Order: sequence, then C-alpha cells, then structure tokens
Amino acid sequence: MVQPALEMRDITVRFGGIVALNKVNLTLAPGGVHALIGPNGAGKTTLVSVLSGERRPSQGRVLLDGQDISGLSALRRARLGLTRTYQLTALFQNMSLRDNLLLSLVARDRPRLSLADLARRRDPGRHAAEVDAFLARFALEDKAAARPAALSHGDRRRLEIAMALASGPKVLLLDEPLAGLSTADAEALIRMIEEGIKGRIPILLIEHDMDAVFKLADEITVMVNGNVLAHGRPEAIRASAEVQAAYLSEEDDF
Ligand SMILES: Nc1ncnc2c1ncn2[C@@H]1O[C@H](COP(=O)(O)OP(=O)(O)OP(=O)(O)O)[C@@H](O)[C@H]1O
Repeated sequence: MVQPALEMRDITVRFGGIVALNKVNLTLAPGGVHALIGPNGAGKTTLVSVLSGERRPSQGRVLLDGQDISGLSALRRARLGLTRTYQLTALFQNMSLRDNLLLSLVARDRPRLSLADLARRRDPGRHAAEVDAFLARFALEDKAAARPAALSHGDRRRLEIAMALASGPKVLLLDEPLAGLSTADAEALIRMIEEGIKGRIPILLIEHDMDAVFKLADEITVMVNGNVLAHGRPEAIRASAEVQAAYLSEEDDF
C-alpha cells in the first residue's frame, strides 16, 4: 500500500460535554484532493486545527509521511511542510507581492530561519525566475509591485495560495478557499488549483461550494456531529442515500 501523505487515527476532541470529533480516521493520498464536507458544527474546523497543531486532541494520533507528529507544535509542523493557507495571510503589508513571494521561497530553502532573518536574507536575483513563474501562474503579474492592501479579495486569496505553494509544502490544508469570492474569482481559483496543484501536492479541502468539491475532489469524507458519516469517491457520495438524508437536504446546491 502507498504510504499516506497525512493520516489521522482515532482522533477525539471534547469540549466539555460536546464531542466535536469522535474517533475520526482520515487519510490523504499522495497528490490527491480529499474534500471534507458536513453541515455547520460537524467538526471540520476542529479537525483542521488538530492537523495543523493548533488544538491538542483528547485522543488519537497524526502522522505526516508516516512520521508521528502528534506531539509537535504548529510551528514545527509548518516547518515539516504541513501548510495551512490562512497562516500565510501573515502577509508583509509593507512589502510588494514580489517580495512577499520571495520570502516564501527563502523560507522553503531555509525553514529554520526567523521571519526577520528571512527578510534580511532575501535575494531578489536568486529567485527572480521562480517568483515570475508564481506571479504568472496565479494571474498576479501586473500586481507584482503592489502592496497586499491594494489587492482585491480574489487577488489576495490567490496570493495566499501562491505563497503557501512557494513555501514548498508537503501537504496543503485549504480551509474554505472560495469563501467570499465572486463567481468569476472562484472559477479562476478552482482552475488554478486543478491545473497547478492537484496531482502534485496532496490537499485537504474544506469547502461549502459543492460544485468546487465535486470538481476537485478525488475522495470525499462527510462528517456530521463529529462523526464520519461516509467516505468514498465523489460519485458514490453523491449517490449515497444516507448522505442525502443527513446532509444534502441542508445544502441546497449539492
Ligand atoms: N472552542 C470551543 N469550545 C466549545 N465548543 C466548541 C469549540 N469549538 C468548536 N466547538 C463545538 O464543536 C463542534 C464542532 O465545531 P466546528 O467549528 O469544528 O464545526 P464546523 O464543521 O467547522 O462548523 P462550520 O461549518 O460552522 O465552521 C460544534 O458543536 C461547536 O459548537
């Protein structure tokens, strides 16, 4: 069997009397897109926080490339390449897009440096071609000299994902990447994920936009009230009477 890129085994999280995650198992195949869906309160955000290391589970283990990372901090996990996009919204507001991207590339090459050291050590010449390629791939070429504050919502989201990718992740956790985007921006981002990331870097996708989920996912896990209700290929999930009954009736656009 191929070793999973990321694995959670028997994860349980309790908040007082609430069981937010109940012995949840989830596996991310190398290069695949695994979508996690479920109604409000299902436990999706809690699950992502457990993976990223921001929340300690009451029970269970997390493995990255077969290595048990359950005891590691969020920072250590990020350095190992477990990348949650919103962490990278720590964009440098006084730097251009080009310099922000450059920092991600330096961080990839020197994962142990502090942010201040990264900023000092950036060498525009060395990574120029790579920065240009990222700018082009995410349709940000004409904004290269702009500061993050000048960007539209869609541009900003694409920059965050470009920076996550530039940092050389082993696994990407995309937590509602399409939230708040216009239809055109969402379609553009779906295309970029499909063409630029899918198949190369494993993605855990949490997303309410079901069109995007069915377009991008290789496998889907459906959660309800902290439990995994179903897991399988998109066609099987769409056809499942159990999923229809428990979840789909709540989501008009499924
Ligand atoms: N810090 C907390 N303290 C107490 N209960 C919490 C906390 N965080 C989450 N919960 C509870 O845990 C359960 C799972 O919440 P979670 O936010 O993970 O769900 P979700 O699937 O991400 O929902 P949404 O789609 O609304 O973001 C819910 O019952 C929620 O009320």
